[in-house]
Amino acid sequence: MTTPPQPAICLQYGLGTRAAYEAAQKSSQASFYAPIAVAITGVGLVGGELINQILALSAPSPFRIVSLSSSKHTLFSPQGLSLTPTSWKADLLEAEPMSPDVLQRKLIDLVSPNGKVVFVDNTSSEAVAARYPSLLEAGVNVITPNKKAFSGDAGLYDRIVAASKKSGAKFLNESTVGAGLPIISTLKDLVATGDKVHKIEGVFSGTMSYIFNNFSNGQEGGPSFSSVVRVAREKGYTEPHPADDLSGSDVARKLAILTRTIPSLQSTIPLPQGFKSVPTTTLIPEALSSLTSPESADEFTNRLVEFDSESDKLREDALKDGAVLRYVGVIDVKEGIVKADLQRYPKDHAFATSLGGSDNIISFHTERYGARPLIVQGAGAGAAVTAMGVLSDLLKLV
Ligand SMILES: NC(=O)C1=CN([C@@H]2O[C@H](COP(=O)(O)OP(=O)(O)OC[C@H]3O[C@@H](n4cnc5c(N)ncnc54)[C@H](OP(=O)(O)O)[C@@H]3O)[C@@H](O)[C@H]2O)C=CC1
Ligand SMILES: N[C@@H](CC=O)C(=O)O
Ligand code: NA
Repeated sequence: MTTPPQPAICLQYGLGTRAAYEAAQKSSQASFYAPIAVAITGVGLVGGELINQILALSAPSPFRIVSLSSSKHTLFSPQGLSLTPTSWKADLLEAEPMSPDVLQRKLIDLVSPNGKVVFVDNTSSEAVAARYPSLLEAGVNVITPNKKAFSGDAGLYDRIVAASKKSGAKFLNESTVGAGLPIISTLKDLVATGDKVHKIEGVFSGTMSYIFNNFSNGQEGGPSFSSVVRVAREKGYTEPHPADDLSGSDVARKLAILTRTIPSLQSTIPLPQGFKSVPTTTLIPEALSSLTSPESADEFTNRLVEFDSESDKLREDALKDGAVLRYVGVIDVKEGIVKADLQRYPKDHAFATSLGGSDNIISFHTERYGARPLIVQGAGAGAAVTAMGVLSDLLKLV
């Protein structure tokens, strides 16, 4: 019996993981490398873009897409679906429903010593997130931009970590913070190499960044708050319900995720209830605070116009002090503080001058990056960059 190639055999090519995979595919041992089975749940903005990015990878693809699921339909084929960028939507619409339990069992059946399986969750659903521990425990890797599982109660998060440790299946969530920007991987690398994090701070929301870069740009007047929220939503920056952005919850979730990514940070700043433990400033007018159901997203967005005069006053007051408004997040490890807040910055501050579009900017102040922080900046929302972060996580499994 021939022994399947071990990772060291790939390394001897002196190539990156994808190149090593391709080399092994071409070698006589290719049969041991079944393309990774990818199950995609959630085919909205990010999910749809991810499918197209996977289909655009050059051959031989390290992946075969075995399932596509919306909330109503599922396509499944253990050998890999035959998909094209122009036809998959119609194919999915014609597919029969499949219960998530049945899909989960089918995916678990595909796990084998030479066959990796990965569940990609592109929804913002808590119910889908609640499946991660059982998937991981059965050896199915989980990759997701969905923040729910990592930023809620400690219980689910602890079960995810325990299940992953037990089976060795990985969970990767780069796109949950800063979309495709290397934020989680940077933090992990800093800590894994022995650096000590003192403070992480910055603009963590693409939506809030877009809103305030345009609404509060240091000039007199400007567009109304409600109009810039509407455009942010049209551009695909907001959560499915924009209230999740304007409440500050999305930023609080990202702060919880970063804090939990590093066990030593968790011990300094415990967040037992996840993002709900993070002191957070909401921008939602009291009168709209009940419009939180998925069906009320349009009404919520439409009614923001009723409160534009209050936002105008905030902008004017800041401008009188020579300042702009920016929504920021801070994890101050030394002080034991974590918070999400709307703050004023002088018009010549980097947050006022260097941000555009949906840019995130995140500074890591560490022992090694002491005098000058390590800064990551770039688009922090939008389908293309978010799907890219998910795909880069997928490539880490190859
Ligand atoms: N957009 C962005 O810039 C970023 C998004 N993210 C995260 O990515 C995720 C997706 O965001 P986005 O694509 O913008 O949102 P969308 O609303 O466009 O897509 C979400 C999709 O999930 C589907 N869905 C919901 N529940 C289920 C379910 N139980 N099973 C299968 N499908 C389901 C919905 O479709 P239907 O109900 O019709 O089936 C919908 O199409 C979210 O978690 C978001 O926080 C992260 C970083 C950036
Ligand atoms: N709504 C979020 C999307 C990415 O996480 C944001 O605006 O940052
Ligand atoms: Na990221």
